[in-house]
Amino acid sequence: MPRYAQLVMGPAGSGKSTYCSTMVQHSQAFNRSVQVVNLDPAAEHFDYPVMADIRELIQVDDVMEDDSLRFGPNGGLVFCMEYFANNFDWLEESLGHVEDDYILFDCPGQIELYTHLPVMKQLVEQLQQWEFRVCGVFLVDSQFMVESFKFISGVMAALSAMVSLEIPQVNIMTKMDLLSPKAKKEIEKYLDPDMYSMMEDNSDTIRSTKFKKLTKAICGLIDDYSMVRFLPFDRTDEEGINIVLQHIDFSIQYGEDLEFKEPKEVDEEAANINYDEIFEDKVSS
Ligand SMILES: Nc1nc2c(ncn2[C@@H]2O[C@H](COP(=O)(O)OP(=O)(O)OP(=O)(O)O)[C@@H](O)[C@H]2O)c(=O)[nH]1
Ligand SMILES: [Mg+2]
Repeated sequence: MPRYAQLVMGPAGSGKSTYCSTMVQHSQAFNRSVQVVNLDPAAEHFDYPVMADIRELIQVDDVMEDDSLRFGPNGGLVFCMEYFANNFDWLEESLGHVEDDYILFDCPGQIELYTHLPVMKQLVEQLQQWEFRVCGVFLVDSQFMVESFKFISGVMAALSAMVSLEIPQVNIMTKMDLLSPKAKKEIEKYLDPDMYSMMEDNSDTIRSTKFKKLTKAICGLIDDYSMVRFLPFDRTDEEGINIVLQHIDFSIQYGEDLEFKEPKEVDEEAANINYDEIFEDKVSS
């Protein structure tokens, strides 16, 4: 039986940890078990229960305080992730082996992890060996995407993760609830990949016509090959969260091999007594 995983990636502050806790709450409401592993060795705040925490293995602060290493925060994080890649047995032990389990991996926000460092690819290969079907979930903050040249940089980041990891990937624009109605309307065109080549940048910030041409050419290329598409994510919109989850589940075929579970047996006698009491109350009042 396969196991299922989402690798939750994206730039710093894009909403990865919030996405994980939103998904846990959403799944609980549907009686579905989703667990989270924190893979950020510098994490300080997250409000979901963790099944495993990389900080038990290694912490950025310890690496930075080490006199022989002398790393800053970014180098320290890369060191921690390489140490993690050399110690996957820690993860194996922490995950155990439960069939059908569904795990979200809350990754760190250093973009170089998804563009050229090998750690995430090694993690994916390891998870696949443990029979996980893995979907990459790449988050980008919608507030940084309202202008076309910023959008292109988000597209490129998502694309490089997609190309380097070679797994199905769902790209998400987070924090949609923070957008003004005008910005929301503006961003709608970025949610439809067929529209990329039609994009015109009206902002005054770009004066260079060459730059505008380049932006348009890249948009056209992405459009022609339908390579990158974004789904909106508003943590307050249950319907929208469900759509995102359906896309991810579909990409890893979650549910296809699930065994039918008998519904919980109802204690009929207890249920009848309750109905009788309610009925009597209604009649006497
Ligand atoms: N309004 C709103 N705020 C959000 C949303 N998602 C995240 N935030 C806020 O954005 C900030 C960063 O969110 P995190 O979930 O910590 O982002 P992250 O990607 O895990 O950050 P790093 O782990 O530091 O890379 C927090 O203050 C969140 O409350 C959202 O959908 N809506
Ligand atoms: Mg985080």
